[in-house]
Amino acid sequence: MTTVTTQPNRTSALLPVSTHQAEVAGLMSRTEIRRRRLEDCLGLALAEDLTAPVPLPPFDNSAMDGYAVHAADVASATAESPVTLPVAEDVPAGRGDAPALRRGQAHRIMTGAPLSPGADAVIPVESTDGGVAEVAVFSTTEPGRHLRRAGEDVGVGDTVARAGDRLSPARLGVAAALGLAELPVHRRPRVLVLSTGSELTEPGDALEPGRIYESNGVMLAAAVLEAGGEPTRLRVVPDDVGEFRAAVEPRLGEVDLLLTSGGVSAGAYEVVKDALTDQGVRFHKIAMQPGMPQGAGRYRGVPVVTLPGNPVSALVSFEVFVRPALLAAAGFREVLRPRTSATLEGDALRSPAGRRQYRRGRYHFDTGSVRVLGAPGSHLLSAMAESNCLLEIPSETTAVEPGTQVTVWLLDGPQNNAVPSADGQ
Ligand SMILES: Nc1nc2c(c(=O)[nH]1)N[C@H]1C(S)=C(S)[C@@H](COP(=O)(O)OP(=O)(O)OC[C@H]3O[C@@H](n4cnc5c(N)ncnc54)[C@H](O)[C@@H]3O)O[C@H]1N2
Ligand code: MOO
Repeated sequence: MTTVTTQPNRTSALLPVSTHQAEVAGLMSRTEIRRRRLEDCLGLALAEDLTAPVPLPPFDNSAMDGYAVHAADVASATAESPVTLPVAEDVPAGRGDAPALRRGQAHRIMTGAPLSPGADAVIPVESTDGGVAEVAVFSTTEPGRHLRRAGEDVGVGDTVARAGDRLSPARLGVAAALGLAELPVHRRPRVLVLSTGSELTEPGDALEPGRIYESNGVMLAAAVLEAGGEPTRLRVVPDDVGEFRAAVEPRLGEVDLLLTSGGVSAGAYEVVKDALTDQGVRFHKIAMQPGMPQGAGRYRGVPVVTLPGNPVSALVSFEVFVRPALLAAAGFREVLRPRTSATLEGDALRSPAGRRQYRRGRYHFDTGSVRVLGAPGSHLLSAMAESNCLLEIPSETTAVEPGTQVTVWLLDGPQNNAVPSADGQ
């Protein structure tokens, strides 16, 4: 086993969170732009502003199944004394050659069909006898009623989406409605996700004494995917520098980022630190809890971020350092989680002096309050799994009392608010 042990540096000061954030943010550059078919664009960042080549709707059309009329021709219509008009044309959706509507006539028209020239209103079929040769109209109307005007949704040249917007189902729908088959998007940054630790066993395999199941790999790969990246998970690497290098080096040419977890603190078998120190990666202690030991840099020219192994530390560090950098590299304009101020419920919080603390919690969208879930320990992953937010406690704050305001990062929307709070509400 080739393990080099880095001596702990007892005197090093803790670096501010913002310093490491800037270091990680500066590692990756924006991926290149490609044109991709709409069906392959969901969740990607649009690379250029999208302006409309045509109006939407493209032409005046009917909003209802019924009859196109001149409103003035049915001005006296009532249920008791209907106005009867000859039906001169049938205009289903898709018919583009309907002649002009003459005064005193009606055209039977369907929803979405082009409005016959001259018509100024549509009477819904429910306000008529539904006649085919002639139609009895039971109610009056006014010009413009039940019509959809060309361009009232989008005008030619309007900007319908901006560079850096996430392509949602609705944005893809707009692009398709404008007749676009492809969009310019940024490629997902490719991220190699590697967990280290001789104690780790792949889920599904039998667990031997002293060993635990590997959870960071699948968790971080999922987080990468959610942050616009394309993850590839390597099998766990034991605490052996030779094995680490052998696993990583053949893959470096394929990726935009190497993301490791574990092996970066102060012990005797810190494989990531041992393999990458003096190889372009710098290791620091950050003024943060959890997530104190961190590393970042370039190995053989490839950006590397090394997260601590404790699962909560790994995921919180991902949120604080990696997610914004990855979203920026993937081309997104918005890279930060939504933040808000919430009223702390439950017990007072204690936070270490000189370290920014991130606690896990549940934000209640209806009341604007937040309750902490779980203790600070960075092995307490199930509380994080129940959480929908992080509470950010500034480094100079050592206590937060219930009823006072605290900053929260929203990790999830109210639609996933189904987990009950501690008091059963
Ligand atoms: N003497 C010191 N000890 C520790 C320090 C320190 O400053 N001085 N820092 C502590 C802090 S804070 C953290 S966080 C951890 C980080 O340690 P490493 O990044 O070196 O991670 P490991 O030692 O490899 O693992 C820590 C912990 O997490 C478990 N782990 C690791 N990888 C996974 C995985 N993929 N799936 C599930 N669990 C994993 C591992 O078994 C350990 O229990 O160091 C403290 N120690
Ligand atoms: O910083 Mo460690 O991440 O507290 O557990």
